[in-house]
Amino acid sequence: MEPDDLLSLMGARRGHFVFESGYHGDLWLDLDGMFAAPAQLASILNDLSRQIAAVGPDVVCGPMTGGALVAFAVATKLEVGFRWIYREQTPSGQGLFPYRYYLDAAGAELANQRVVVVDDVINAGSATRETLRLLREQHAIPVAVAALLTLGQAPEKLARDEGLDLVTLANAESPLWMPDHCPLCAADEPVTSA
Ligand SMILES: O=P(O)(O)OC[C@H]1O[C@H](OP(=O)(O)OP(=O)(O)O)[C@H](O)[C@@H]1O
Repeated sequence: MEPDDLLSLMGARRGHFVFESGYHGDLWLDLDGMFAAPAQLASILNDLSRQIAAVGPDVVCGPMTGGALVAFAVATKLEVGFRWIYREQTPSGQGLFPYRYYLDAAGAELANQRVVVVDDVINAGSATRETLRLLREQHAIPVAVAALLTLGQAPEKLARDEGLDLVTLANAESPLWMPDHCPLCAADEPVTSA
């Protein structure tokens, strides 16, 4: 699939954005809008499921919200187990990575199970990295990370560093800047409302 087709499905907009992670960037995706019209996702969910099937997972696990929705669809298609993770804001609620992640209380067995981490989009990789950490705590065997779309080079690096396969339908450029190094701030570009 062409990245532009996927970006269009995801309601992509360019501007000057401040993400919840604290990073700045120039690409905004309306992922909630994408999930509002599930029928248009059938074909890409089938494509992703087919590629994930090749890795042979026992369980797929995704971070709430969007990642878990895609993971659930894939698990349904492949008839494998499903887990999800959720996050809570840490007390400061500011700066980079102000979230703590938790595994759901119940679900498919994880110990010694081959698990694919599934997300809708992987950007900086924070949600994926934390999902992998929680899975390993439960003695799961992560075998791949997967997403409908990956942004920039960070997802590939994360998969390589973790020794995992990366399964994705498309990759698009989306720079992430620390606030102090944001060229759009330097150019006095006002922040675009999300
Ligand atoms: O690779 P990362 O930098 O972690 O970014 C990717 C994550 O961001 C999005 O979730 P979001 O934080 O928007 O939460 P939501 O799905 O609840 O909207 C997306 O669904 C991924 O889970």
